Amino acid sequence: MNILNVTCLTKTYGKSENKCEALKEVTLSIEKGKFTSIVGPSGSGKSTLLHCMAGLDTPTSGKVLLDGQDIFSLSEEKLSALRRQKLGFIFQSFNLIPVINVYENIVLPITLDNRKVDREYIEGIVSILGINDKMNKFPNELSGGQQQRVAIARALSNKPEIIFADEPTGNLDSKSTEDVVMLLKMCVDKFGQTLVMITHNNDIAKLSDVCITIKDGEVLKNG
Ligand SMILES: Nc1ncnc2c1ncn2[C@@H]1O[C@H](COP(=O)(O)OP(=O)(O)OP(=O)(O)O)[C@@H](O)[C@H]1O
Repeated sequence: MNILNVTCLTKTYGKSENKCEALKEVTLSIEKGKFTSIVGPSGSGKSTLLHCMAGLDTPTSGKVLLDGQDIFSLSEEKLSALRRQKLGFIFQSFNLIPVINVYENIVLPITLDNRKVDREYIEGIVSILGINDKMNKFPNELSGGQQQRVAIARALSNKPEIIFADEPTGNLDSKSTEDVVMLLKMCVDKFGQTLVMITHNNDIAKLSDVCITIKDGEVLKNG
């Protein structure tokens, strides 16, 4: 079953001689409960695609249907609520908030939405991620690998249907990379979540259920 359907997605940056067609009529689907990797050369449009699929960026034309709902037909307010409630994001730079502690960072997507924190669920995630003793620390007191685990916990805290990850292990050493990828894969297998991850790492791409290759803004291979 598809959770996300992308149709004829085009994204053009700039005008006339500065014009850059980052995405050219991309059509693809993301299967629910699967790990999809997105690979391709630098500048091929991977991040642009991910950002448009996640409603973080608006395409020039085309549609993104999440659970059958056209996300760009929503008001900005409804779209941000949908992002907070249904989607989780993990970036290469961890984007943690430095002035609040680890626990507050993790539950931020929930508290921003004025929802009640499911403490038992959060405790489960942080213990699987091995950061349960770091809850009162501040992000800058942690290593890169630990900060990325916090970012993963934050992405999972609102029980998202889809986790979008843009090169999440780009700043990590090989051991932390392996740990983080195995943890994300486990979320797919154990919690039935859908994971869409951009990676330059072929070993990671091999672990995915579906691998989409992007080149010059077009889908080269989907399978
Ligand atoms: N905000 C922007 N303004 C203008 N051009 C942009 C902008 N963002 C991206 N581009 C261009 O769009 C194209 C696709 O960029 P994108 O970041 O999606 O590629 P990518 O495959 O994710 O690259 P990388 O692997 O290096 O991160 C590139 O040619 C890039 O220069």
